Amino acid sequence: MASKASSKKTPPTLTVSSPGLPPQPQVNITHGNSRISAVLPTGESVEIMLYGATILSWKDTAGNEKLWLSEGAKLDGSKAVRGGVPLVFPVFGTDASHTETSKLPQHGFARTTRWEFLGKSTSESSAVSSMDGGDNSVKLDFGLSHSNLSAEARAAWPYDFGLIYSVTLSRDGLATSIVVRNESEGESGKGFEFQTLMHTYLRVNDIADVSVEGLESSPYIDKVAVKTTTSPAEKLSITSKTDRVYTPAGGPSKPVVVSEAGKKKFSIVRDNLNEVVVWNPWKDGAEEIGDFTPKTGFKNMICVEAGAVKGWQKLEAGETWEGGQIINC
Ligand SMILES: O=P(O)(O)OC[C@H]1O[C@H](O)[C@H](O)[C@@H](O)[C@@H]1O
Repeated sequence: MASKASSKKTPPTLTVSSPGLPPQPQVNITHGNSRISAVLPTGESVEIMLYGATILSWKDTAGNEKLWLSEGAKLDGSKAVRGGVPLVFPVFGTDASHTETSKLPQHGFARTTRWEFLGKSTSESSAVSSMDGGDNSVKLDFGLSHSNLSAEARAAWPYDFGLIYSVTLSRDGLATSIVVRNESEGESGKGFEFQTLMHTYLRVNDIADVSVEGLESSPYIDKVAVKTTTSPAEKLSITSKTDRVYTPAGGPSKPVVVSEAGKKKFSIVRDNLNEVVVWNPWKDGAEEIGDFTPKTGFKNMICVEAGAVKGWQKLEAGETWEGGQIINC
């Protein structure tokens, strides 16, 4: 607002130096066009590698890292990234009995293919957001289609598909969503089946102090004990190698909350992703994974992975499916 002109001898006071624009999120393309980073005016940041559209880092306003990334993770596009948020598509694990995906590597090709950066969009700047630091969210879109795949992956999964993966950084959280489209058309169009999952490695200080709420009294597949069972009514603590596929009884909109020493650290709400995989390789598992370093790193991570991985999502020619998660701190 402009200051009212003063009369007589009172010296003028400058109340507005320049109208200016409210601060905007900064988006940069770095590492020889292979990574995208975004920083909000308030300091929160995210970094994504085009290889796999893998989120490598997510930091809060104070610069605290929220994701666990192995020190031994390969970041040169030679291997799926060990840590951050790799994206699983079109198969979770491997499934020899599912003919369509049986030739694909573990967790499919999305995490090992270079995606295209489609661009950014920022939230509308309101009077309130400009007062407290400008636009308060930025959305980064990434695309992958049949034509981006290696000849090998194309041969192993010969379907005409399009994926749009969106990563939205806001002041209080990180949202990821995926749109899957069957791009084939008409009578010659082929339907396909897929699974997908956001393989989120959350960073914790000490797994011994971690509890997970929201998975109580829910059916799950225990991949360690190799059995299907139902969880107890209590919160989950991790005390040994854990690899479970839960279908939370409360449904996707009931938050899965990761707490440390009794304090809420992450809250995950899902949309159209009915399963939650909880994974920690523990000491022996970490020893067996070459790019998992330091080997004591299992104490500092827990994977809580939102996905659609039980059964298959089927898309006929021209059809679209969408799912996503929002992680709040
Ligand atoms: O080693 P990766 O292929 O990245 O898989 C890492 C882990 O992913 C998921 O959490 C699966 O449930 C685990 O069985 C698997 O070990």
